[in-house]
Amino acid sequence: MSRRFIVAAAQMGPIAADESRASAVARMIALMREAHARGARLVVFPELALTSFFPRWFIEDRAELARWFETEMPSSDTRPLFDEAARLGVAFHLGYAELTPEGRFFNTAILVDETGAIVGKYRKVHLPGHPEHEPWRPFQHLEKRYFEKGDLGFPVFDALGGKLGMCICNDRRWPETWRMLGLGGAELVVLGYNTPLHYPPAPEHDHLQYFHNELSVQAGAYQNGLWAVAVAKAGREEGCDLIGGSLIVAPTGEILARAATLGDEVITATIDLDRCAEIRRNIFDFKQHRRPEEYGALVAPVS
Ligand SMILES: C[C@@H](NC(N)=O)C(=O)O
Repeated sequence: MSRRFIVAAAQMGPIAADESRASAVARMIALMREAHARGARLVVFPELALTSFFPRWFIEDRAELARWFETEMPSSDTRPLFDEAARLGVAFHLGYAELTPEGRFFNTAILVDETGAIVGKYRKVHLPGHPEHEPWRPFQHLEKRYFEKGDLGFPVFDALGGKLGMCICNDRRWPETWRMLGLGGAELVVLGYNTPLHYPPAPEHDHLQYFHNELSVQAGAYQNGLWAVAVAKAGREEGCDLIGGSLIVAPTGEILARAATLGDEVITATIDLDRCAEIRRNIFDFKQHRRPEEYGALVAPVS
């Protein structure tokens, strides 16, 4: 199987609080069809792609909170997306809020292969925001309250003739995420994000949101010699502006495609997994040049 193929980032515009899962899935199917028509073998959707970004609201009632979560995947609402992927023969990545049978809440992403089978799962490790209601903020970011830290590590999966890894939104800002995936052999990392343009604790950095997004993804790709596809849920969602700027990045750190709108938009690029070697056999040849014996502080608990 050729390791050269087209990938698509399927950016999504805002999802209203009262928009149904079925409606979001219908939008995703339209994006998937467009990606397929452009030759894509893999379609990457955003973080929490089925609903509005609910951590912006303080929700006290557990039953009310649970409404935002999926208890099964696929469900009757998401089954049409899996069926369409299998019909078209495209793989996809999807982020959603997961409520397990044991009553645990995670911010989760899955990788679904060309037959519609779930072949990989990741649960977000770096949960941003705050655990308590902070009424001074114009909107909340309560991921630390609503989600448990992911318990699956940073797994890498065999898919599309290569090694695929996943992370979710805030994870992309952490070099440790990319290095763990790189050490696991990932050749392509896919991720979704919901990033508010306004960061209430440091508003002086608001104008840097797009820069920090690109900086993080480009650095992660380059420093580990892998491809990256990063996909936004964008636009003004329930009065909160989310950045767009979905992008596809080469192992050299170069941006090959970038979204131009804040709405539903497909961008594509041809990637070749064999190109990871350009970096991995040279400047970032881990075996030859990495010095883990000097990195003890990286895994020491923060004092
Ligand atoms: C603010 C945070 N959002 C997220 N959904 O993890 C980020 O972009 O890092």
